[in-house]
Amino acid sequence: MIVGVPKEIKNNESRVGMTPAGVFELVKNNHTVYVQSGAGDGSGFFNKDYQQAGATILDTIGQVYAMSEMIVKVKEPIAEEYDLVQEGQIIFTYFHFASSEPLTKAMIKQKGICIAYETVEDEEGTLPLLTPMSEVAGRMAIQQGAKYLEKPAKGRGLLLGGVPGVAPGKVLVLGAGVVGIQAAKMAAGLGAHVTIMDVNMKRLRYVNDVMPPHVVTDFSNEYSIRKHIKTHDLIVGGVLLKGAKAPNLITRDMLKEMRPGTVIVDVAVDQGGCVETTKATTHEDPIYIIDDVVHYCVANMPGAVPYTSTVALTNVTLPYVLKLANLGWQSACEKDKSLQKGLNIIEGKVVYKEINEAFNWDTPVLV
Ligand SMILES: NC(=O)C1=CN([C@@H]2O[C@H](COP(=O)(O)OP(=O)(O)OC[C@H]3O[C@@H](n4cnc5c(N)ncnc54)[C@H](O)[C@@H]3O)[C@@H](O)[C@H]2O)C=CC1
Ligand SMILES: CC(=O)C(=O)O
Ligand SMILES: [Mg+2]
Repeated sequence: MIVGVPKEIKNNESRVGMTPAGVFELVKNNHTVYVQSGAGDGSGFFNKDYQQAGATILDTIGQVYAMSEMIVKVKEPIAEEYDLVQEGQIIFTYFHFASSEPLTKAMIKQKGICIAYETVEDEEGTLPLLTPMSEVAGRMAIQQGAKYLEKPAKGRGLLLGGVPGVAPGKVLVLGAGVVGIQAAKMAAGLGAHVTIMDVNMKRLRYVNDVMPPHVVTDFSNEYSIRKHIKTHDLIVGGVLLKGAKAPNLITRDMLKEMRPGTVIVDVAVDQGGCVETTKATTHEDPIYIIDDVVHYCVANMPGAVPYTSTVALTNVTLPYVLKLANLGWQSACEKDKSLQKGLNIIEGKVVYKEINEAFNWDTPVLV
């Protein structure tokens, strides 16, 4: 198969969909790999590294899309890329369709085979291609939250860990999944008091078992969320309903209940966010303020630490890339039920029901 690796063009996105190690494996399996010039620069992988591994470097993104049967990338195509997608071409990347009707309609129109990293799901129900980026984003949520709690950054002016004689800050984590647990761990490490909420008792039991005593669990419901937001300094949104629009656990009216300078880091922004006032931001302009509450809603948080993120991501995507290249998408998805769950749109047809539900499309949409 001919596999193409374009350069990411989303704001401040320096990850790349394949490392030279991935190129080496594909070439060893008799595949051809085209890499756009400079695609890996931001992650520390240069043209010569890809060439030594057996790739051919192409100058433009247009050439990579036009010459490849499968595109392997990181983020969803942005508007400038929509028309580059070819009929029948496999696009293997994060899509987060439920949060973007324009992207969904564009991919329906282009008739590609859209396989979404974030819905590849193993037998235990975990998401192997989302997990490493959730680990990165969960940890980053506390770094970013701590920074925006500083006064010059518009926060409450509070040091999360406190100092002797001054109590530490309080962190509320919504969702005890991968993002939530990593965030809780980092916050606890700084000495903050942490409350972590979920609707899944198994997750809460696990957290209760493994975390230190200053991390407490609470069952997630509106009543308890309304109570906690009044006293917590940093709120991390880490809920997920697989492939679906995230539920709005914090509604607009609740912002008035928070203290001025409270910071919300809504990591779930890529699935639409779990805060009603969430709208996606970029690393260039990461925050905005509503009712004195700082909102940090960067949809590609791991893009800011590309050295860590590219390697963590490609470690888990490469086995699937190899399967797709060796077998073709139909046979690969028939043989591997985890990969089959990644199929979101096939040649103009949405095949993941949560996407239709997100847009109230009762019947297949015609574009
Ligand atoms: N902004 C960014 O750069 C990034 C965003 N993400 C996003 O972060 C989100 C979370 O991802 P993961 O932690 O991997 O998911 P996960 O599936 O491991 O955890 C989600 C948790 O949310 C819980 N949940 C569902 N409904 C809830 C409710 N009403 N109240 C409280 N908890 C509830 C689930 O029970 C589950 O434990 C996803 O939307 C993911 O795409 C992940 C990586 C990077
Ligand atoms: C998961 C995701 O959206 C990201 O890594 O950017
Ligand atoms: Mg207020």
